[in-house]
Amino acid sequence: MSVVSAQNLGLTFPTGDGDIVALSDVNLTIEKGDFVSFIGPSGCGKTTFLRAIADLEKPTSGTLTVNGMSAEAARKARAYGYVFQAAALYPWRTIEKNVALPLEIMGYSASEQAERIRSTMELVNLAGFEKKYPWQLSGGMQQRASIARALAFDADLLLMDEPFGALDEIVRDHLNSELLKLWDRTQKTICFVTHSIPEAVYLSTKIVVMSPRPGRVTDVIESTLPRERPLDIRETPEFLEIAARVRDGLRAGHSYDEGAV
Ligand SMILES: Nc1ncnc2c1ncn2[C@@H]1O[C@H](COP(=O)(O)OP(=O)(O)OP(=O)(O)O)[C@@H](O)[C@H]1O
Repeated sequence: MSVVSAQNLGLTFPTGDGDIVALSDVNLTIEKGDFVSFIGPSGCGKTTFLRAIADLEKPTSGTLTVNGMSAEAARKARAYGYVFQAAALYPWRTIEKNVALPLEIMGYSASEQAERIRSTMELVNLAGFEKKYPWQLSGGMQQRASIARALAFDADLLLMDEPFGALDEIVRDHLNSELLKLWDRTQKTICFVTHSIPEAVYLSTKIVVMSPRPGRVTDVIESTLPRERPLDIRETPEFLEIAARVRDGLRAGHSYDEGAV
């Protein structure tokens, strides 16, 4: 059973200035354990697709299933954890209280909460920072805390919307390799939005290249890189070849706009 299956998926936003077609005829299958990156220029519908999986937006045409059920049923079954662009931690809660929030909402007992906080904080290498407040942590650590919060209730699917976009390159490199290790250890399925070609190629088993107006999938690249990926894999011919194919896909999407004012 696929984790995500989209067939002829379309999503249109009605606005005062007319309809905005955010997604058009999207066909995509995501299997268990895949690490899928979505890459494409601003406005091509990456976030909208993630939000549709999360049942935060309703598709206007086609079909979408998550874990074999409707996105709504999957949301109610707590199928996914969601990591936003900004860490979105509550400043008045300590890190452990932020991580505990979904567990509180779901009614976990105090002892279960404590155990899950301990294991997820360890998973994202934040053990020892439980009692700190978000403002006492660096941007990279805050983003790790928001990943811990998304992992706390152990959903099999992790939706990540450009989680490292605001971080400098060194921190981002570090978090990228940590995320790969976490993915390997937990066997989760990850959907990851990014603007960065190297990030997409480094992380993914599958790269979905999208283009705007309307948001379409222009290429789906199955990575040939091994699961184990040291950072210097980015210098290898195989890596550069995949990156070139992503770039070609992005260029092809852009030429679609040529002539448009
Ligand atoms: N709630 C909304 N109402 C109207 N239009 C919307 C809404 N949400 C998104 N859009 C439009 O839908 C299109 C796709 O937006 P989306 O945020 O999915 O793009 P994106 O690829 O994630 O962009 P970015 O890389 O800038 O985050 C854009 O044209 C956007 O303006």
